[in-house]
Amino acid sequence: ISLKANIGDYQFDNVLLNAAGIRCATTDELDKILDSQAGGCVTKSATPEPRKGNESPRMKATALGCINSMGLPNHGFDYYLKFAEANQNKAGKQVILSIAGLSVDQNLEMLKKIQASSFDGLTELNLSCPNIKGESQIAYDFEAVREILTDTFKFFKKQLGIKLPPYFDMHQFDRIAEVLNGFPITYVNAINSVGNGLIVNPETESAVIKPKGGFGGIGGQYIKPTALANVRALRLRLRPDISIIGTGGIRSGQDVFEHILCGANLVQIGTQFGFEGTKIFDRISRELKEIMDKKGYQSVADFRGKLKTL
Ligand SMILES: C=Cc1c(C(=O)O)[nH]c(=O)[nH]c1=O
Repeated sequence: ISLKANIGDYQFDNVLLNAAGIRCATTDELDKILDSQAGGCVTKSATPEPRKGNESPRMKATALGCINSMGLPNHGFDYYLKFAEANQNKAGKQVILSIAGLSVDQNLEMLKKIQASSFDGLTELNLSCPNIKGESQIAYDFEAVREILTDTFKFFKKQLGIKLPPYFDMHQFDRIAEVLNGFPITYVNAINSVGNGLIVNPETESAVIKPKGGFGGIGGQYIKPTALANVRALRLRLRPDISIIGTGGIRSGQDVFEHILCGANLVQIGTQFGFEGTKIFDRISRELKEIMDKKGYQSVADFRGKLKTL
């Protein structure tokens, strides 16, 4: 039974990856992921300069997942580009370089540096960070997405993925797919955390994180139905050559199976990876293989996108 998959010309020995932002901000953390059963690693989304991020407490775990308003703490773009250049072309293990500029110019500046660099792997353009004070998630402004991709593909010739926020309306699925189908993107990653949720502690009668009055991105079990719907809706609308990474609510082999059934080529694990560390990749690989064995599937291609309807 094989858990191998590919995105464009990039081979992954395993469909499982970490999600950007979780235990992936330092080279030590990234090396640990590459040394695990994961099919590769994604770097913490980078800004041009290092950032401290929002004030703590800025992340809180709950029984069903987590809330975060990290505020893009990271070591700066050059740190992650250096790591990506040094760790690319490991057979079957891909480094995905994630960027999240605070403005169009910052994104274009980083993409220009990637284009000029020796990094020839996948870049993930994060248009969905919900936690920058005063900023909204770019990908909720469809014309802004069209503009940034028009500017990008005037010079960017390498392979680009787009990290999307969750959408909640059929016309939004239609609109974002119509925009993305106009560009030579390699994949979309659906979804980022569900933005601006609020977790309350009834004992202390207080929010549980400090930034933005307690509003933050929600991850974990709370968001799997929304993640699956976004993977499915985009699969049904995007050009067949655009791959999909499914992210959101993955805790088990069954959750991975569901994401792939909805159309995911690869999956990323955030919240639960944060709780369990890299041993999660062994556990979930085992669970997924058990499910595939029981159902008589040899490879993930046997059931990818084959969700039935009633
Ligand atoms: C890139 C910033 C993000 C952050 C963050 O650094 O606050 N949290 C998320 O849940 N998603 C993001 O995309």
